[in-house]
Amino acid sequence: MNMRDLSKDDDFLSHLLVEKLGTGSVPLLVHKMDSSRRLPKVYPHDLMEIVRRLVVSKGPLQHAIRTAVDELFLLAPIRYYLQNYTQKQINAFATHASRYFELYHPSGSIEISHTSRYSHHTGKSELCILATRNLAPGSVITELKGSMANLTDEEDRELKRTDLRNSDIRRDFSVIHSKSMKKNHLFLGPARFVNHDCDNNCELFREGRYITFRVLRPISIGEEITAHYGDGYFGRKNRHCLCETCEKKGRGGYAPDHTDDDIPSDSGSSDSDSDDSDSESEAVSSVPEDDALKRQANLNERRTRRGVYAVVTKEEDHSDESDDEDGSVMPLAGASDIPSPNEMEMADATSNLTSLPLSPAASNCDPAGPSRLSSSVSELTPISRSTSSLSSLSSLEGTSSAPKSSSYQSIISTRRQKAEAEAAALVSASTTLPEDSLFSASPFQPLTRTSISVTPSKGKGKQKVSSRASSTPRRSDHLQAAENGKVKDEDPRILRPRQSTSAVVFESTKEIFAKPEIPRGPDGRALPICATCRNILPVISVDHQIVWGLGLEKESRKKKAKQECPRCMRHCAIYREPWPRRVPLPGCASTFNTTPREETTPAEFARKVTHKVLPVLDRKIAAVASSKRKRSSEVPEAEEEHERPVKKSKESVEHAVAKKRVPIPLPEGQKRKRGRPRLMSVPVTDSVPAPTVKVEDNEEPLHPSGFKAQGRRMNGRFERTMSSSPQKGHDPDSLLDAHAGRAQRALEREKTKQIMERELLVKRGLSEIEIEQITKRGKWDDGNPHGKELPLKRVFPKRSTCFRSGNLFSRPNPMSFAARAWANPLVSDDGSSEDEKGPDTPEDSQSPPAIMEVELEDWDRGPSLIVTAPAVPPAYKPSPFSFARRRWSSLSASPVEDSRKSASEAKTHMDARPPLNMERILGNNSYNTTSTFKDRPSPSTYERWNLQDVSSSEEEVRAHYQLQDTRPIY
Ligand SMILES: C[S@@+](CC[C@H](N)C(=O)[O-])C[C@H]1O[C@@H](n2cnc3c(N)ncnc32)[C@H](O)[C@@H]1O
Repeated sequence: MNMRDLSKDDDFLSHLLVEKLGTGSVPLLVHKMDSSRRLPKVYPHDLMEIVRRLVVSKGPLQHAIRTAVDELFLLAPIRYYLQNYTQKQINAFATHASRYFELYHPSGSIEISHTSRYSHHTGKSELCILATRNLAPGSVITELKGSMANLTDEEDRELKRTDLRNSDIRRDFSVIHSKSMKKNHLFLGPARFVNHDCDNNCELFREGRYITFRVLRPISIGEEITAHYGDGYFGRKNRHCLCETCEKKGRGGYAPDHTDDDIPSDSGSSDSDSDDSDSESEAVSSVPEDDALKRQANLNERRTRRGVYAVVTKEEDHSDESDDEDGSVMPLAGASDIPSPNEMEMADATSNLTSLPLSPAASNCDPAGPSRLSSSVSELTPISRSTSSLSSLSSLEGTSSAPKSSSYQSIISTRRQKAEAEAAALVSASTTLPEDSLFSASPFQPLTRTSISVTPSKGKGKQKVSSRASSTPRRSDHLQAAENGKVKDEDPRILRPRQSTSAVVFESTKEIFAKPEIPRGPDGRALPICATCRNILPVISVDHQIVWGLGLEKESRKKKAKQECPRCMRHCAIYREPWPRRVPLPGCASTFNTTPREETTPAEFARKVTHKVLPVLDRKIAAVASSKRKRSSEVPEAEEEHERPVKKSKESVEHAVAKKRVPIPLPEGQKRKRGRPRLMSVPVTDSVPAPTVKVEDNEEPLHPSGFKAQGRRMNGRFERTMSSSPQKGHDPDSLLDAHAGRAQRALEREKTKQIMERELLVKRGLSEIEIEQITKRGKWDDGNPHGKELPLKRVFPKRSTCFRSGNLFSRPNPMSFAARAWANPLVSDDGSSEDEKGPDTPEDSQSPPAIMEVELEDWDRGPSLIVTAPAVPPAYKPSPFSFARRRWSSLSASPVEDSRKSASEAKTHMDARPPLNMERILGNNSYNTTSTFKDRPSPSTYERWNLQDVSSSEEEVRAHYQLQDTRPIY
């Protein structure tokens, strides 16, 4: 893997996991990538979802990060990107990704944000690292990791060439230079976004396998993490440095006598300039001043040299010999190519740093949540830089206090004016630049906004003082200046104002928030501030194009009051908590609600989403989706059912109970965290709309008094109820209405049966009178005031189930057979209506309709076994033997048994065929004892089908993601 690939990976990841995590169209962090690199498009939403799941995951940090990486690898564009990668390269990519993900974990203490400090030179908003909690000296910012990759000689040369030729390409690299080897190393990972400050608050050091950072002096929330690149990094004596310290002290790029002329063209050769970076003497000797002076820069192209970040001595530098995960990336795993303190102004990495205790300051004072910062103040002693830093800090404090605020004017603006319109009226704007002009004219001018940050007014003691030496101007400066009758001067850069808050000073922060001082521009107009962090809203530009923040002053007051800065927007989108909080306050329920990877049920929110769970989750999602589809397709049917009587099913009962339970209302805008919505049992008021219930509402229950009063027969079936007896004066109409659907169906069935019977009798050659006589017997005309035809009783065979027992084929006693058959009209003791009105028994529901839904055209399929014999008893009473013979002969009218049967009888036999729709379900199996239960899918078969469905959906998911291909190996 070459330098470009490595850098490309890192850029891609920072692009994905830093810039892309924007909100809507707002480019939260604008770090322009090399446009020549074509990278697959990843949807920010997908990334955001992964990060959000990471944020809420309850498991150990490493597990959460691994899950996030796994999920990242499931994204199609990422798979596409990695398609030609070897497993090693994939692993390296995963390692890089994990470093970026780690930043978002609630236990983290930093965030990557944008800075426009250098924008007036570069035309771009660069990135920086900000503290999200107060950091105590000695703390190790464990998540701020970096690694180094070796460069081949050719790559090194190429880097130098591109450094000279193409600033865009060069910009994509951050390198650490080995002084002795005169060789660059690629610096990768989030650590590369640490900017330089001459009074740095952190130092680079090695901890185990990684380069990381240790806090040198107290850092407040929102303050930028800075390191020291070297004394000669930005030219001799860093005279082109644009850090805040230089700004405050009026030196470096802010020196009154500073001219653009002596700005080196961004250190054409990284190493030549970097050679001077260790110590001033070395720097002077290694970088001839003349050389630097000779490099005249186009102002717009001028860049401070990027990336030459540290210099490694020969003794220390074994990086080329060391191995790393992928053979080319060296994550400094025990690497010794970290510069020594004396050469690199870096701490001597000691192994005991890895087991440093938690920073008390960090752990006890941060509203952002639990910290995993390591800290040890005692470990500060060996840090050469720290001593100087701290000493310089105290001197700095003396010089950078309030009265100095007047010297805290941007010299850069003067330089800009010199470069662009020296003679223009804007010259005076170096101190009082009218706001309007700042947002017009040159592409740089709109970047101008007063930079004022908030500092707690009290309660910080020393910390307050020391934090004043941090890299950005603070609001207290502004306030003090205001007290002195001066408003802080305009700074034609977008300085990212910081807010210093902590748990300790949270109250005071609230106080500040309670009575906010509205920062004003030189023209007296209020500058737009972030509704959350109260910092002045930045103006973000990419390639000299303002992409965010313009015209906010002109917004309505209401809108302005709600406007957040991009950083706070992103923070809220990720954590669902106002910046800088990453976890809910103790005692407060989190309003966080992760969005699942796909649509899932609320219950699934409650579960921890791990990479192991994902396939299961997917399967469930698929199952839910398919059942939803099914349900939606069944809607018309359900509506149809409205007309039918519906049994009070368990489900509907549950539904009725659920009706009485309403979700606890949440405050507006809040979302319940996870899991099922909590329900409370409260009486449903009229105002609460009752959930739509299928049919029960206006339907009389089948047995309002329940089944208790209803007797049972020996066989377990229900006795006829009194209420159901029409003889007792009950209006059958009302009964029929009450059970309209069911009774209707029964009537229809019986009617069909009668018609068929009639046809049968006609075909048998009976006269109309005979038929009439026969059918009359079947009529339930006694005591029926409406003369309605009530269902005929099925008499023979009593139930279709008897076929299963084999009784039919065992040829019973003809006498008893005939007696049973004839008994119908005569022995109808229990009233034929009972079956229709009584409760459904399982038997009932299982019984196929006797004679119904027979479609004549279906007859041509040939006869099949009779399921139900004609319910109409014979009009005459033949001898039991002949009757039985006739019956048996008709029953045996299968093609096998009786080929002599007449076609008409065969048609009758077809009556017993299952309805067509049933056939469709069963395939064209006749509904007979042999085929039905052989071919009909058993419940277990259905289960199998379902399982197959599920597994196929899982397969689909697997196929979709090609899971096995690009899994990182940890
Ligand atoms: C290692 S990178 C730091 C991250 C960088 N801001 C980015 O967005 O990639 C070093 C680059 O940051 C900028 N930079 C950092 N500190 C600076 C300083 N004190 N003065 C001028 N430029 C600085 C320069 O452009 C430099 O090349």
